Amino acid sequence: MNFCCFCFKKKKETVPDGAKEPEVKIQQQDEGKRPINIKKASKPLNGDASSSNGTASQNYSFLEQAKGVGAGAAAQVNAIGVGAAENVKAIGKGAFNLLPNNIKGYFGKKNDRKEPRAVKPQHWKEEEEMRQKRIRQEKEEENRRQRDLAEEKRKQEKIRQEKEEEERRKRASENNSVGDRRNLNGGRNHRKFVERHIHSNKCICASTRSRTTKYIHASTTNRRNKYINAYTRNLATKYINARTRNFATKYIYAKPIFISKRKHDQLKIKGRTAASSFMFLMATAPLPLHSRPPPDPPPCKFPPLGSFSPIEPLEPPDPPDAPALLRLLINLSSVSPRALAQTLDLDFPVSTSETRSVPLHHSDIVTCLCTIIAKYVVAARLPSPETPLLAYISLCGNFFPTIGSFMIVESTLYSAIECLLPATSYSAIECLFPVASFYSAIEYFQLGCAFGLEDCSTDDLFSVLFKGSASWCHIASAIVASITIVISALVAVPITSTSSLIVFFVFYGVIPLLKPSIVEILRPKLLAKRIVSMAEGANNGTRRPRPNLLITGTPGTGKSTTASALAEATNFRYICVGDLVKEKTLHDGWDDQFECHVINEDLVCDELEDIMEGGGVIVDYHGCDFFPERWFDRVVVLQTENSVLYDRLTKRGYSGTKLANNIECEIFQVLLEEARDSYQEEIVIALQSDTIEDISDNVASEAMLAKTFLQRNVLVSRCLSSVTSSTLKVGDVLREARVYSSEDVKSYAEVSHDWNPLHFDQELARKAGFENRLVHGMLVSSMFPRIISSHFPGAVYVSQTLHFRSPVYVGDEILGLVQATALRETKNKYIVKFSTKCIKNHSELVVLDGEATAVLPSLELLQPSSSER
Ligand SMILES: Nc1ncnc2c1ncn2[C@@H]1O[C@H](COP(=O)(O)OP(=O)(O)O)[C@@H](O)[C@H]1O
Repeated sequence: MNFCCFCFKKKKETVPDGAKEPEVKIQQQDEGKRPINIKKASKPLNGDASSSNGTASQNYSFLEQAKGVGAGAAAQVNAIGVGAAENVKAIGKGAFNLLPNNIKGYFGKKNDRKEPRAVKPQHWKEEEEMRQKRIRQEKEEENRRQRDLAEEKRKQEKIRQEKEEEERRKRASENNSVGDRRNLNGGRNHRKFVERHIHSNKCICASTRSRTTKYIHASTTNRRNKYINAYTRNLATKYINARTRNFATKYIYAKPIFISKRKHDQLKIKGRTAASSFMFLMATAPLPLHSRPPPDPPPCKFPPLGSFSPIEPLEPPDPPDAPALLRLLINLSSVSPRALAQTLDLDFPVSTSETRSVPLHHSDIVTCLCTIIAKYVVAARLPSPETPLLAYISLCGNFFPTIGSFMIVESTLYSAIECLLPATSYSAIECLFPVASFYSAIEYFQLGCAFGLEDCSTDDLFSVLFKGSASWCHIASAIVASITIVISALVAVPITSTSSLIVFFVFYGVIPLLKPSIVEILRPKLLAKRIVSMAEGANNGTRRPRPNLLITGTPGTGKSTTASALAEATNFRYICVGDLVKEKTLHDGWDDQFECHVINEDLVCDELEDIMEGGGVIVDYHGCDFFPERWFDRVVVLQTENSVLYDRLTKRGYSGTKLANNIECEIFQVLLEEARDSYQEEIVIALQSDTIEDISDNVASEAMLAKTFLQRNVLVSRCLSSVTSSTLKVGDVLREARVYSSEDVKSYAEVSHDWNPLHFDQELARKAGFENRLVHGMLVSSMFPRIISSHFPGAVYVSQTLHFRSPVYVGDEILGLVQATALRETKNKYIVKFSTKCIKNHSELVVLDGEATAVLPSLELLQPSSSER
């Protein structure tokens, strides 16, 4: 409307005086919408003009005055005489368009096109500009509308897709057959693989709340990424893997958040880096980001006691910020004086709920904590997982504060936790420490059982208490562990025997140091067994008469073929986990996408536990990270050249993603890396399996089995010397080393009359394909009866089988190993079977092996002198 008014104003100024009549008409028309008015007005005028030409002269008299005429004016003119038209000097384009065709023709010829523009009245120009502007605006408006529409469509499409995805996930979890499997083919399972790169933030963040996510994998090679942050609050997550090869990465956080102790132990957390500038690795259980106190926890250079940190401390740890910790504890202790009131029998001033605001005296706590922290610092300097238990205890054990002060400190911590619980409303934590039982002095020791054996770990509690600060959590858990250990050592359990040691370890706080597997937590007897073997100085699994082997590798590398052949050659038991899963239904259904069963790892472990204990088992599976580490003495990773593997898998009917995943898995050596991550590197070996010869080489030489067995034997034999027990048991290893000289060879030849030139003529030996003169094989094998008889004088050698696997040259040092594999008592005598082996020059090369049987008059070991060993 404003626009029309503006036009009207301009017209009034420019139309000549004599044109009063049309001016009025224009005014009337402009009051309405202009185009409609024009049409309405033109109809009757048309009629008038066509009915009478006589009006032309009147129009002429008007027009001859006009030098220029606007469109409005022209619109009124329907007929005009030629004479009249001649007098019109110029006509605007708008007016021209409105003229009848015959008149238009005239103007077209007569008028120079440029001329009318030059004389176009000002308001026409402006009107034209306005019109153009309006058109432009309309166009822009239209474009904007289109854009908005498209944007809206996109948004709706996205929402729809998200909804679909959500529904699909829901369906999947309901089905229970999807989204609940581990990475069967070794490649990445993308549904459970949550990865988000935020390059601009120099950070990788991978997190999930989805119940179907089992793996979080956050890795980088990008130099810009300085932080890796991988966390979960999902009980279904079994694996967090945060790693980098990037030298710029300084922080890795890999953590479960508020996960119960049980789940916590099941969860595999790895944070690895190749960065030399690496400063901070946290793989533990702190709070989510939003609950963290500012500032972030300070970089922590040392792995805490019982931590999940896979790295060894590079340098001795810095002392923790003891004064700050003390301040915090003191503040917290005043929150819940009730707990301290329960310790009234101790010589310690406390406030009650009535005198809550009265400050407490904390000098005892301070003294006590300072000492404990000092002990903790010393203990933390020891390599983390291998911290000798007894050494740790003795470190704390020479600390003699009053028991009362210990209890006060512990009460302080727990009461602080208890007071904070309602605010946190985490049900898993809330149910752990019933307040009533907490205050009872008798229950106090039951509370001790909570260390590691309840469903929620103290780490979780400390996470709440210290708001996710890793450093504080570690310090606090170390303090509580120290307190518990020392209290127990002083008052609770006198350690007089192995069994009381077990009770002590299991129930009083050393659990975090043992890092028990979930199976061990659920079955404390297993843990107890392990503790016994540790206490006796033996290594895990060394009590097994025969080794267990794991054959792993990408599908198609020849695991089944190799493992079954090896089992045949060694008389070991062959277990194909894939078949076992199907046979015993140890799975959670079928995964359509990956066309395989969703393996239930817990069920598989339970099924195998007892079998593995006996030893002599070869397990075949295309994964290795969920088996307990102690099960295996040897882990063989088979590898195959990519093109060969491609052919084998295509023959097997693999295609598309499945094929690509497996090939990729082989290219990136995923299984080898997984094996190295999960087991001691010394027991992991990669073997090529491209050809039939490779298989027979691997099997025939029994390299895998022999090497492992011997390595273990050496270990055990070392342990043996440190054991005070002098009775032979199955699994014990006796050994002897000897260098065979030319004199030895000559002496043997003289006695045996075996003068084969291969033992004396170097040239001939070389021509026959040997490196040097050979030592008689039977001379080497005589080590076995010697070892046995030197430990058991009067032993009767009953049988001996021998396999000469590799030549022994003059000058070689040979280590003979004899391990008891079976033991039977008859008529006050003992029939003992031994596994016998010789290895060469401190390598793992087996030169000779076999089995021996001897009848021993007694099992009492005569310890040979050190020179004999
Ligand atoms: N070293 C090898 N040389 C030639 N063929 C092999 C070799 N290893 C395995 N194969 C063949 O490849 C196929 C897959 O072997 P298999 O033992 O079933 O692998 P996996 O158990 O690792 O899936 C079989 O047909 C087997 O005969």
